[in-house]
Amino acid sequence: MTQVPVIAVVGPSGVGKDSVMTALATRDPRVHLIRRVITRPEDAGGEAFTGVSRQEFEAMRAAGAFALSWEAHGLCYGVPMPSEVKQADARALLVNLSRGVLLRAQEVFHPFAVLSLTARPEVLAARLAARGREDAAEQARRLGRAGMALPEGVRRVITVDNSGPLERTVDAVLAHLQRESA
Ligand SMILES: Nc1ncnc2c1ncn2[C@@H]1O[C@H](COP(=O)(O)OP(=O)(O)O)[C@@H](O)[C@H]1O
Ligand SMILES: O=P(O)(O)OC[C@H]1O[C@H](OP(=O)(O)OP(=O)(O)O)[C@H](O)[C@@H]1O
Repeated sequence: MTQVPVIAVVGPSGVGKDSVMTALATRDPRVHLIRRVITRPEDAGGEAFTGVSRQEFEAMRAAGAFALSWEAHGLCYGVPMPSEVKQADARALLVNLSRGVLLRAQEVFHPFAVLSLTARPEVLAARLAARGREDAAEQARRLGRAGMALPEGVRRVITVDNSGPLERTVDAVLAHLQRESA
């Protein structure tokens, strides 16, 4: 059970989930990021995450370390239940989730909302190329998932287009958060 709202940030690869989350936490220190456990080398860049081997991941999952876990892009992802410490003085906890686990997430986290980021297809392609974290084949594969819709039944969704400047997106998200908490 969480007391601070958990906001899942979702959207296609390259849409700007990690960038928007980092920018939000920079703009508002009371917006905290939930650190994920991923079977990806920690020097891969991007978000601050805990990199583990598949064996370590399975042991953590079996030991009940994750409030939520899933597989995607050939990787395993785990999200711990935010600690009381993590929630202290926070106004929101952001976590990068797969669109495929949102129905489970809204049963695990309360309160819970979804920030669904969008961007034009050509923008996604350009950003994945510029990021350069995956090779061209993997970028193409990820672009193939871009149109995946959110599952039916997700209750609170805020949709923001991140095709434009990052700071404008951050302004729009914070305006939504203000309205939600008013
Ligand atoms: N609004 C934006 N304007 C310009 N570049 C952006 C914007 N948002 C993200 N980027 C860039 O696009 C790439 C993908 O962003 P990232 O946050 O890694 O996306 P995701 O986590 O959704 O895959 C990164 O190189 C990032 O710097
Ligand atoms: O099922 P989907 O909604 O398509 O999401 C697939 C995966 O992509 C994201 O991870 P990550 O941020 O590691 O990948 P990305 O940077 O390419 O989005 C997200 O957290 C999922 O783990």
